[in-house]
Amino acid sequence: MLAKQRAQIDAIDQKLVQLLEMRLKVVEEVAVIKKENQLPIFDKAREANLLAQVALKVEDSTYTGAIEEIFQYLLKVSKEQQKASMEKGTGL
Ligand SMILES: O=C(O)C(=O)C[C@]1(C(=O)O)C=C[C@@H](O)C=C1
Repeated sequence: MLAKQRAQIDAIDQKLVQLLEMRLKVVEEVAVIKKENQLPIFDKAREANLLAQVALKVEDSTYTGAIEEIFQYLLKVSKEQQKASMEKGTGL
């Protein structure tokens, strides 16, 4: 009954995982640069701009709120990841 849709979800999730891994790797590069230059992890202006750009990219406005929420959570996790990677201090 749900097999087709679940197969679609699994295929999408696989792509999402790849993209999230790619994003987290870049975010860790940012953490290294921020640490070297003693910059704060949180950049309020960048986040506001990123969220505004994301909202503009959503094609079906039904999903704008949900996608914004996901990106807000992504930014939260991103900052936690940067903090953890800075504390570990392994660099790249
Ligand atoms: O662009 C930055 O300065 C980042 O640190 C990356 C990132 C993000 O995940 O997109 C994370 C934290 C900042 O508050 C803003 C953006």
